[in-house]
Formats: sequence, structure tokens, C-alpha cells
Amino acid sequence: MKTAVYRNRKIVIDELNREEFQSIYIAGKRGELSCPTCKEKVQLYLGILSDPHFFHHSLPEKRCPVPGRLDTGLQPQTENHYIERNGFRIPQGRTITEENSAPVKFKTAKPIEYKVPFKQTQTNSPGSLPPYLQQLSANGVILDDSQTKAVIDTEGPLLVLAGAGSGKTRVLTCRTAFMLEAKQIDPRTIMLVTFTTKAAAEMKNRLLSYPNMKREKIQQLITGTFHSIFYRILMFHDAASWSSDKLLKKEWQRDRILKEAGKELDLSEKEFAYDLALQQIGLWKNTMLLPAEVRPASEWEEKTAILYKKYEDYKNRESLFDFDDMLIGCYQLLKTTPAILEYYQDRFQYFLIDEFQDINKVQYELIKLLSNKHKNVCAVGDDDQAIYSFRGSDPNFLLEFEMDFHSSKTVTLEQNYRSSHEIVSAANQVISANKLRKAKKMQAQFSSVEMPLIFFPFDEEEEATMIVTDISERIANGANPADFAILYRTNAASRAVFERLARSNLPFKIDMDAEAFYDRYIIRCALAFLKVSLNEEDPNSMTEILPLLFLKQSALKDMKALSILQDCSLLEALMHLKTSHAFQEKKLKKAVPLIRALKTLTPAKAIEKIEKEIGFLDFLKKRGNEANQIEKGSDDLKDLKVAAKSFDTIDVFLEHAEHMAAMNKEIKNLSKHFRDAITLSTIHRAKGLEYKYVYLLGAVDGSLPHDYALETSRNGDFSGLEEERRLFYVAMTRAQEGLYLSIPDNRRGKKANRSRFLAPLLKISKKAKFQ
Ligand SMILES: Nc1ncnc2c1ncn2[C@@H]1O[C@H](COP(=O)(O)OP(=O)(O)OP(=O)(O)O)[C@@H](O)[C@H]1O
Repeated sequence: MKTAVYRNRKIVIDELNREEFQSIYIAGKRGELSCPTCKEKVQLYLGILSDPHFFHHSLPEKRCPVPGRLDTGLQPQTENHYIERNGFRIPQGRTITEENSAPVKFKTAKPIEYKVPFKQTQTNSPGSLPPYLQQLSANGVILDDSQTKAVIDTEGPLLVLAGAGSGKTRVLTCRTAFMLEAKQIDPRTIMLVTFTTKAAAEMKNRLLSYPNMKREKIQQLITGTFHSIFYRILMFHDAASWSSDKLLKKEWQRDRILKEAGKELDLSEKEFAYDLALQQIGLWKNTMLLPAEVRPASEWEEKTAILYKKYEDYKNRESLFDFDDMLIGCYQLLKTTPAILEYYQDRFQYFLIDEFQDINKVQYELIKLLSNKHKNVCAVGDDDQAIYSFRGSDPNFLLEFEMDFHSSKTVTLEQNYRSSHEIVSAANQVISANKLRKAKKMQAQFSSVEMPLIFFPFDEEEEATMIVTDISERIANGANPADFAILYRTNAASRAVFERLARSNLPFKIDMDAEAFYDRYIIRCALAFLKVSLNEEDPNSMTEILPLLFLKQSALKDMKALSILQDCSLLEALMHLKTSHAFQEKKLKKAVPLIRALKTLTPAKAIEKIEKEIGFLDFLKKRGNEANQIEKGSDDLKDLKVAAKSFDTIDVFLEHAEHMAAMNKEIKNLSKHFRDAITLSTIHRAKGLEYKYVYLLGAVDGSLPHDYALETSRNGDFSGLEEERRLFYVAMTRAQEGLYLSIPDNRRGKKANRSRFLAPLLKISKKAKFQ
């Protein structure tokens, strides 16, 4: 049904402006839409699989005949909407430019066609298996030929180049079991390194389920992350220096040291991106660059390098250490104490390393050092899934494995057991555009009736609505909420979808350490302006905005005194504040009426005013190094404007923000108890995981690839773009049966261009018939 009645007017979907869909959808949810024929309440369907239409609530769904215009007794929307101005007929409530262009049509979701037809491949030949693998196979742990090779070839260096979903975990666990059972290797000589502690625990659990695996033996294996294993070594040799109370566990602890050091350089907290500096220092440390060895490439790096030196000096003075020091410390211990090195070279005879593509220099050097005697290193990784270069990881260690580990063999795992042929073909198409990679083509084991789809929401709000509609429908039809993952490039991008899910009754979980959107520093500051506008005596919000007015926190005390002396509000006290700059005083005098007037505006307009007229953007620019930030403050403001668009008044918007920040905390607490819940996650966090249905948000340039990679590619450095493409690939290959890529027409309030990574897929789809 294409027609409904809204506020006594007939509305026809095809005549609506594209950006009105979301508000009509919300009106339907509020019960404000009705059927022109039977007058019952209707809602707007805004999903992925069908085009928008109005529907009745009744089950089975009622289908009313659409009345002619006169039958309803109502005026159609178009005739109601024009007014006469200067002799022109102008649409009421809309701008001329909007109406001059024909209403943008809703674009139906497009299937991604594939070039190569599905062919079932013969994967295993059980007859020729060693007895223990036959036993495993009889227990349902089947290995294909390449996996078998990777399992039984236990001596010498081996690189297992494993495509996505090719069973890396299965190979690693079977290889360990094979070494223990078939080769009777002492578990204490085997080191199994995983990317996360959780992965190590899962592997041990899986091992326990294999035939003849004894708990005592498994417990003797040296398993864990690089950090946990090498920390144990340090503790064994020098427990006093490395005791855990000296560890800088939390980011805020390191942040505080850096900020203290920054004071000596007069680097204001508000003008210098300390979070990035901390990341950069970690990167230098992981690439084994000591402060004296750093060659800064920019003014910002120069300052960061000075902070690096001060940070290290402070730690040494106070006998503290951070996580990166564990690896560097262990390397130094082994390098400088030949007896200890020899002891461990004899002790560790077999190395199994998962996620080898994300290894960094210090980790690599440690493994080279320790394995130098026995040389039994099995490195398992996928260069196409290297996504941590910002932390110092370097896929070249995988690509150049053969050079460092002479006479090494390589086994390539290309069978993909996770995803349908349709998804695998699309992912192959995308990743093959990367130049720096080992060529491999994944082959799927099954074909699905569902084609991967590209869909085209108007903006982030509609994107969230369409996805949540789709998930709700599938859950209503029997799917488990745990089957679904919604993936995004940066945490900030999850705002709309979080809000939509929070208002639904669907269970969902999000990363524990992802800061709630409304708790982000920049967002809090922007909202503080709105709060001060409503309440001129609000000291907490005033505290938040002082730095944005380039005032120190001590100004608040003066303002409080001034407000008593001058008998004025705290806000108005700004007008009487004496600073050492006449120019600044003039600016403050101007700011007061501007802030005061915000309350008369819609939230979206008010934020625009804060941004442009009150100087928020200037502040952000001064904050430093914006171009390199993964999550830029100015982007936060744009996101906030999109969120604000759905609200008419500031108080309702502020209430919503407060509610959502509280919900965020609640969901995080509840998540621990949810077993069956929809996953909201960054792509980075979804690495190694799999879901039946995956939705990827914002497949547009600027989001994926991220702006920073586009920026560096303009200067001729394409490594960032290649890493972004790998992220895209990781996201696609998490899906088993359904993959839905979203290309919003608008992002952060501006027209968006579809992600350049989609080009090979759209070329194929052009030939396909649209559904
Ligand atoms: N030989 C096999 N036959 C059938 N299923 C298999 C086989 N090997 C692995 N699988 C299944 O394939 C899926 C993917 O395996 P796994 O998660 O180990 O892949 P992966 O290589 O670690 O993936 P990624 O690198 O993309 O995270 C799992 O569900 C696993 O049980």
C-alpha cells in the first residue's frame, strides 16, 4: 500500500521527499498514520528486502483497496503544500532548491552477482590419514588435504597461509593434539601464542574435546598472548622489578604521565591530541625505536618524540613499566644474558603462532631469537586480514617469512568453510584489488539462496531503521538474535543503530570499552552549551565549556564571585570577566547572547551555531593533529547534528541524550548475561568471529576507507588504503549466509560517495537483474 493519512493529509510514498521517510516511519510508530480506506492505524515499512510501503498491524495483514482522491474526503499532500510568494508558487516549508529537483526515488537493494559458478570441491581423503587424524575424523573433526599437511608437518619452519574461514583454529588445535598424541612431544616444549587470552582458553577447551587429550597435559602447554607468556618469563627472573603493582595497566595512567610531561612543553591538554601521542609512542616502542632513534616526520611527531623521552624517563625514575615494556624487557633480558637465552632455546622447541599477520617487530625478534636452535616455528596467518598496523603490526613479517626462516615450507588453506559461495566470491573480488598480498582465492563449500545485498538508505538514521527492521523480521521468523552482527569502522558510527535497538525490545550487546556516544568529550562539550542556554546557573556544564572559550578552570571561581557582585547569572558573568587579552574579553561579551539564544533554536540549528559562531570549530582545529585522528572531534559534531535532526526542541533532545548514555551503561552491564544477543561491534573487534548475518554500516568513502587513509593516499602512500580494504574484507568474511552492505546517500549531513572498494562488485552487478 503506497498511501496513508498523516495529520489529516493524504501522503503517497512516491511523492514524498526522500529525507521524509524516517520521520513518517517514526510517525507510524507513534500511531499517527492511518489507512485511507478502513481508517485503522498503519505503519511505514522501511527495511531492506522490500521497498517502502504502508502496512496494517492486523495478522494476517489486511490489504485495503486504495481509494481515489475524492473517496477519502482529504486533500492530497501536493495541493496543500504550496504558497504564493513574489508571484511564484512555492512549496510550503521546503526550500526552493529542494523542490526544484524531482523527489529522489527510493533505490531498491541490489544483489551482488558472482562471476564464477559454484562448484563443490573434494576436500579430504580420509583413507590416507595418520591413525590419530582418523580418530579425530571419526569424532567429527574432519580436515581437508591442506589442513592435514599443516597439521602433520611438525618439524622445521612452516608458514600456513590461511584464507578467511579456512579453519585456522582447527588446524592449530589439531596440530597441537597431533604433536602431543601422535608424536608424543612434551607439552612443556610447545609454545602456542594466540591474539587474545580468550582465544587461548577456547583452544584449550577445544583440545579437551579431542580423543585421548588429558587435562594435565594440556595445562602444561605454554599458551597465551605474547604479553602474558613473556611477562611470565620476566617475573620468573626478576619478580621485584616487574611486580604487577608497577604496571601502568590503564590508559589514563599513561595519559596522565604524558600530560604532566606536556606541561613542561606548554602543550595544553585541549590543544594537543595526547591520545594519539600515546598511540604513536606505542608504535615506536613496538617497532623497537628508542627515543633517541626516532626521526620525526612532522612538527607534531617532533613534540611527541620529546614526550616519548620524558615518558620513558619518568617510568624509569619511578620504576614503572607499561605493556609494551614487557616485550622489550624480555627481549633485552634474552639478548644480554646468553645463559638465559640458551635455557629457553632448549626449553621451547615448538612454536605455534596464530594471527601471524598482526605480529610486530619486537614479537617477531623474540620468536626469531628463541627458535634459533630448533627452528620449529609454525606461523599461521592471513596477510589479507592484517588490520593492526597503527599499533606497529607489520604483515611483511608474514610475507617475508621464507627469507628469515630458511628452508621453510608453505601450506595455503583456500577452502572457506564459513561463508556461502556468494559471499566468498564477493570478498575475493574486493581483496584481489590489493597489490601487496600473497595471491590466493578462497573457495566456498556451499551455496546459499541469499545473495549478498547492497542497500541504499538516505542517511545514518534510515540505515539504522532498515537494519533493525530486517533483523526484527528475521527474528520473528525464527532466527536467533545471536545470528546477527552489525559491524562498523569506528565506534562513533554505531550511534544511530544503538539508539534504534535500545528502543526496540531486541537483545543486543556492544563492546565494553566503547565510549557511549553522548559521553564523548566533544559531544559533552556541545551538549553543555545547550544546557547552559537552558540553565544559566549550571556550574557543571559551565566547567565543560570553559576550555572552548579558551578559559582556564580557575575562571569559574571568578565568575561565581562576579555573578554575586554584579547580580547576574553565571553565564552573564562571562561578560564581566577580566582576562589578560582585550580581544578575548570582546569575544566573551559576544558569546553570552549567542549562548543564551540557543534555546530558541532547534537542536540541529543550535549545534550549527555553536560550531560556527561560538568558535567550536576553531577550538577543534587548535586541538591539533585532526587530520590523523581516527575519530575526529569535528566528525563528532557532524554526527551530533544528524542525531539532533530528529528532535524539535533542545530539552527533549537533552533528555534523549541522557537516556541513551544511561542505556549504554545498562546494556554493557546486561551484555554479560546475554547469551543470545545481536552483536554491535567495530570490524577490528569482530576479527576471528563468525555470524550467520552481517550488516556493514557506511560503505562509503570517508567511512570505509576512513578519511585518514584517503588523505595519505593523496600524498602517494597507499598502504593505509590497502589496510582499509583488508578491514572491508574482514567484515565481509565474518558472514556465513547473509551479507548486507549499506551505502547511505548522506553521511554526517553531506552527500556521500559509495566506497571505492565496491567498484569490482558493482561492475558485476550492473549486468544483474535488479530485484
Ligand atoms: N575441514 C573442515 N570441514 C568442515 N568445517 C570446517 C573445517 N575446517 C574448519 N571448519 C569450520 O569452518 C569455520 C571457520 O573456521 P575458523 O573459525 O577456524 O576459521 P579461521 O581460519 O580462523 O577464520 P578467520 O581467519 O576468517 O577468522 C568454523 O565454523 C569451523 O568449524
